[in-house]
Amino acid sequence: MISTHKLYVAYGSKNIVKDLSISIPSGKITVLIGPNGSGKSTLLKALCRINKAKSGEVLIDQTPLNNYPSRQLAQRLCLLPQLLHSPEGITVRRLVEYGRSPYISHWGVLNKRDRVLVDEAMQETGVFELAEHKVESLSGGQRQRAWVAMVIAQDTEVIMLDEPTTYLDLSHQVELMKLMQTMKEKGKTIILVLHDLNQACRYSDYLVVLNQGEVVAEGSPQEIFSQSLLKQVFNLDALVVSDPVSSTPMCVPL
Ligand SMILES: Nc1ncnc2c1ncn2[C@@H]1O[C@H](COP(=O)(O)OP(=O)(O)OP(=O)(O)O)[C@@H](O)[C@H]1O
Repeated sequence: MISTHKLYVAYGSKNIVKDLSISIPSGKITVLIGPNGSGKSTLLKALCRINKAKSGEVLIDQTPLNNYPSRQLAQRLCLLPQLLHSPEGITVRRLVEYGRSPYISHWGVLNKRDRVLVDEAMQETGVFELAEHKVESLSGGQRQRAWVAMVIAQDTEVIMLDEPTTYLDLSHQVELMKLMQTMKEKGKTIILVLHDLNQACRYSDYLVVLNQGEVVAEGSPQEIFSQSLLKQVFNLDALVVSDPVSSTPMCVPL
């Protein structure tokens, strides 16, 4: 289980994440929501040690993140950040193969299992047909799915994706969220940043609402998602109704 204890993360002298103590439920989908600049990406990066804690700590199974050697950490969790740059000329297959690098001793030497996982990841994300295409030749949505395939191929217990649906059309957004549900059924812990509040409510088991670097609410969408929360956090006047398909809370701006 991944958790934080009185975590502070700062850029320079400015505290971005403040006094944050949360426990992310294992084997579930947790979604971080909050206004622009509320610290969601900063927190995700702290959960995988890209950002260092100023004080407090991040723990995996009660062990401080700092105690894990990098390679071991990369076998347990991975993050797909918002901004992605692939090396020029790289094919989709090669990109997805990078996901296996924490497991192989010499880069480039993949065993049979590595190759199976790479093929499966490309199939699950719908980019198998594009395997030999160059990443830079793909559309934004195809590229995004190729990166997600790399993350799936890494086969970690914890998968973190920062705004993964941004470049995807609605049908591919739904497919990606269903893929996350499949990953959950395989026992993975999923942590996502999403801006679409209705998607967040529909697919999350656990919601964490951030505002100005602090947690203002956490729990299941049914427990915490309300008209007053939307007003308080997003300054949004909206009705909260029941999603006619999933019966989860759904926000309808006024
Ligand atoms: N590398 C950086 N150096 C300095 N300040 C940063 C850096 N990255 C982010 N910030 C600042 O930290 C604050 C939180 O940013 P962060 O990206 O974590 O927010 P967010 O909730 O993910 O926002 P968004 O929804 O817009 O993606 C913002 O004020 C941002 O300007």
